Amino acid sequence: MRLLSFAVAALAVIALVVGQQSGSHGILGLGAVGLLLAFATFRATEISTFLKIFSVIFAVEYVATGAGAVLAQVGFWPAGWQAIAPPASLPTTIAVFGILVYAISFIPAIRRIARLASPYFEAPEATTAQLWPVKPFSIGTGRLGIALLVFLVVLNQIQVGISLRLSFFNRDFYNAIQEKDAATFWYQLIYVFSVWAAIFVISNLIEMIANYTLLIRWRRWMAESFSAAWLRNANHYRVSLAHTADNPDQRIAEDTRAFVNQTYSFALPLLTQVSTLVSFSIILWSIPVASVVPGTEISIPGFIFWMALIYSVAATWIAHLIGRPMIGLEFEQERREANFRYSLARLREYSEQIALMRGETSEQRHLTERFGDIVQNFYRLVWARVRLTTFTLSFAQANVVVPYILLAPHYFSGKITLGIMTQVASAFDRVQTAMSFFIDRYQSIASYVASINRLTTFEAAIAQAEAQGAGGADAGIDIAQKAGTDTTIETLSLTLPNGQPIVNASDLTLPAGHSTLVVGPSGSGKSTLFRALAGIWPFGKGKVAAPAGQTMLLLPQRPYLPQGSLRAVLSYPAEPNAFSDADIRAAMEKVKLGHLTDRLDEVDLWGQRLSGGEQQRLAVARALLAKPDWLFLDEATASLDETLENEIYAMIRRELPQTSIVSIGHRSTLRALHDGLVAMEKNADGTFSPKAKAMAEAR
Ligand SMILES: Nc1ncnc2c1ncn2[C@@H]1O[C@H](COP(=O)(O)OP(=O)(O)OP(=O)(O)O)[C@@H](O)[C@H]1O
Repeated sequence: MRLLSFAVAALAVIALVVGQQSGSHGILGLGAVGLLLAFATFRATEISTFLKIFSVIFAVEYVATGAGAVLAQVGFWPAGWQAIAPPASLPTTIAVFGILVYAISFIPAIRRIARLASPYFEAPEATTAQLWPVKPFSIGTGRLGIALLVFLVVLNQIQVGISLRLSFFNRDFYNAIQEKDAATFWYQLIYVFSVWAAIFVISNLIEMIANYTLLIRWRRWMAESFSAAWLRNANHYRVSLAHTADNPDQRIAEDTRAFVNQTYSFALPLLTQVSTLVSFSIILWSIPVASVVPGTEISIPGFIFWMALIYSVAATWIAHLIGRPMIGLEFEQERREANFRYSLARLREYSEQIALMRGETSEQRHLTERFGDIVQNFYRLVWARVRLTTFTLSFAQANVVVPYILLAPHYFSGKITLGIMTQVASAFDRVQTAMSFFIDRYQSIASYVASINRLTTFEAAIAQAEAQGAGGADAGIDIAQKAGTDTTIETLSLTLPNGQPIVNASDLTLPAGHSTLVVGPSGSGKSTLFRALAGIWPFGKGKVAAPAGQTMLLLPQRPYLPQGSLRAVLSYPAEPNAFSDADIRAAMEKVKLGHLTDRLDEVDLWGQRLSGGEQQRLAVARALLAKPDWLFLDEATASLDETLENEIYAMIRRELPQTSIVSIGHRSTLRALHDGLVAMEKNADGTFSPKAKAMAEAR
């Protein structure tokens, strides 16, 4: 980057010297803007990777086209290539882009976009790329992303060049018609138009493939990195506890897609539009229609250009005023749509409970209300869209005739040809289309802003959850891995998410190799204590000494049964093939699920097929397979009858003799199945404290 900035500076200085000696204002301007670009490129080392890519592209293009322009000026440009000698305006324009990239890197909204976009282009991990006819090869993920982006930016600029070339075809073609010059007419059609049109079509197809490849790769990387961060270290649980980011599913699935697509469809077309604006403005500027200020002799250079500019700026401004309310309305629409989807998803999840309670009428009412919210905002949005469309459509119609109205006097007085008139009309149209880029995009700007907000808040929520997790910077509860085998709570005070204290514990040891039963009133914080020991509860402070290098498994009252085969459900969280068939079948027999051993490879919604008791026994089978050092059972057998519960407990002790067991349970029969007892005792301040009790005392 630094080297590149020196190259830019060197060329700028040469251009200044050449411009000075030859008296060319164009080359002088090229040098002056080049010095600014050299500074921007030098400083661009500090900007985010995403913007840096554009910075480098423009700096390289400036050096290449600028060198060409200087060579052409001093007469070193090959005589045969005069037709394609770059005019000084080209590198000057490119330099302006380069400076603009650096300048916009200070705008907070752009910073947020670039910060979200950059990590993909920095990703070091290897990926396989396929580029026909080359064999698949391995390349860094970020490098491939950069290569695709650079390719697309350059291709887009080439396409602007092609349409510029076609506009000259337009001029010559219509002139040939006007002059009834059949030879030129056919020559233009066959040798100019068809060649360039074919190149245009092919380049668009190549662009399409490269574009889709970049977008899907970028989105996959983003969705994977968001879900990895969300899942890491039980962050997803703390995010949901803290209510800092609603609908994470929408953020990972929808918002990453919207962000990637929109970032691309803003950055590249914006670049194309600006290039179009500049290149076609040059055509407008050079139109030989002198216009004088009425009543004076003063002629206005580039009259048509100024008219197009004033006309477009005014139209953009009016459209902005009319369209502005749409941003807020689009944002609101997205939120209401997400709420409706969420209600439907919950209905599906709790289908059985709702059916049993005959809750359908209430659900229907709720859904109608949610959809009513969507409709209500939708009408507002429709009116806003109608207002904006009234303006944009009328504006588009006016554009067809406005340039002709401006040029008609010059054409009829014979100052310009028909070819020039049509070329100017199309250039005028291009310039105003480029100018109204933002007018046409109000709707997408709104949803883009919404996605950026959702992704940034999601990122912040994950970072907060990560910091609060075990071992994190803001973790109040220190779970230190110590030598020894017992788990000791030195001090521990747990609170609810709103800060209300619920549990205070100190000097409590859960001895290794024993089975301990935790009892206490409903709501006294037993499950919360377990969550804290598992390192997922973030609210509170204290110190726990846990035996180093030991495994732990916690079975909740309602086990989680993932989608998939019964084998996968039993092996969870290990891989489906982690255990042998014999081991799985034996574990199933031990928990009295022998009747299911033939259905191991059957894929079903097991969470809805199996009874509550069967699901709990299945979870116990998982423990038998995983053989953890510590097994926490949070009312994990509460759905079984007492006899079966006794049998299952006896079996766990027999099968996992090395495992230390800590259970929560309400049934008095459980006491006989454990060696130790901890009771939750109520304190004067309303909190509960777990206290070790002698078993005899409790019985
Ligand atoms: N995420 C949460 N947000 C707010 N309050 C919570 C949350 N989780 C638990 N609580 C509250 O904390 C208290 C303790 O809950 P916990 O589930 O730990 O009790 P418990 O002793 O296991 O109860 P039970 O025996 O009924 O299962 C309850 O009053 C509960 O409402």
